[in-house]
Amino acid sequence: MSHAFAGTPAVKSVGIDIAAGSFVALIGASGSGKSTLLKTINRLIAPDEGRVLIEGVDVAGLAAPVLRRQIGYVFQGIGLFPHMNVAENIAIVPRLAGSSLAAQRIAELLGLVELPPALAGRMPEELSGGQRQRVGVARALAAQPRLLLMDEPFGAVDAVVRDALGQRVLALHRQLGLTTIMVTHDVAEALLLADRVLVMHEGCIVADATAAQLLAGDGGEIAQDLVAVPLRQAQALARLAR
Ligand SMILES: Nc1ncnc2c1ncn2[C@@H]1O[C@H](COP(=O)(O)OP(=O)(O)OP(=O)(O)O)[C@@H](O)[C@H]1O
Repeated sequence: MSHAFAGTPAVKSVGIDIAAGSFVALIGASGSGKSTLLKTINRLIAPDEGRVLIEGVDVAGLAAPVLRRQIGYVFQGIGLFPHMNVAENIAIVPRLAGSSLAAQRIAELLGLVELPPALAGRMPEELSGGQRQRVGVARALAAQPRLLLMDEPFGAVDAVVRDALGQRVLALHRQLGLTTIMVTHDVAEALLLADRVLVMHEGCIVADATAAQLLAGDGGEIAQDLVAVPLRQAQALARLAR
C-alpha cells in the first residue's frame, strides 16, 4: 500500500499483516509516514495504491458509520470537541451512527479509564491534560471497537501520567481483547507496551520485531539507533542508582 501527498511519497509499498489481538507500536523519525499509514486504516486517508483489509474486508467498501464503530481512534493532540462536555464527547461516535449512550454506559467508560463518573458534565477546558487523554481513550472505546488506533496518544503529559496511561491502555487492550496499533515517539514506551514494533523510515518499514529482539540487537541500524537512546538512559540511571 502506498500514499503520496502532491507527488511526494509518504508511505511506499508497505505490506503488513497484523494478527488479531496484537499490540503493535509504530515508531520512526518525524515525517517517516507513521500517521499516514495509521490513517489509511480508518480511511482518514485513502491509499493511492493497494488496499487495507480488516478481517478480509476492504475498508474502502465499508460505510463510514460501520467503519467508525469497528475502529476506535485516539487522535494526535486528543481532539476533544471544546464546546461539548465529557459525556457528549464520549458519545459522539455512537451519536453519529444514530444511537445514544445511557448515563450508566458513560460512567462505565469513564471507569475503564479510571475517571470518576462526576467528570461527565465537565467541559474539556476544565480537565487536566492527563484527564483529557483518558477521555480521548474512553471516546475511542465507546462503540466497542475491536481495533484501537492511537496516534501519539500520550503527548504533552508528564512522565508519571504517561506511564500510568500506557499501563491502563495495555490493561484495556488485554481485558477487551483489542487489536491495538499505536504511533509513538517514545521508543521506551513502544518497547514496554507493544508485542510487535514496526520501525518506519522514509515511508518504508525497515524493521518488524519484538521488543526482546530489538533489545538483543536485531532489526538493523535504523532500529538500533532508535533503541540506543532509552537503553543508554536506562543504563546511566542504573549506574547512578548503584
Ligand atoms: N496532509 C498532508 N499534506 C501534505 N503532506 C503531508 C500531509 N500529511 C503528511 N504529509 C507529509 O507526509 C510525510 C509523512 O508524514 P506523517 O505525518 O505520516 O509522518 P509521521 O511519521 O507520522 O510524523 P510525526 O512523527 O512528525 O507525526 C511527511 O513528509 C509529511 O510532511
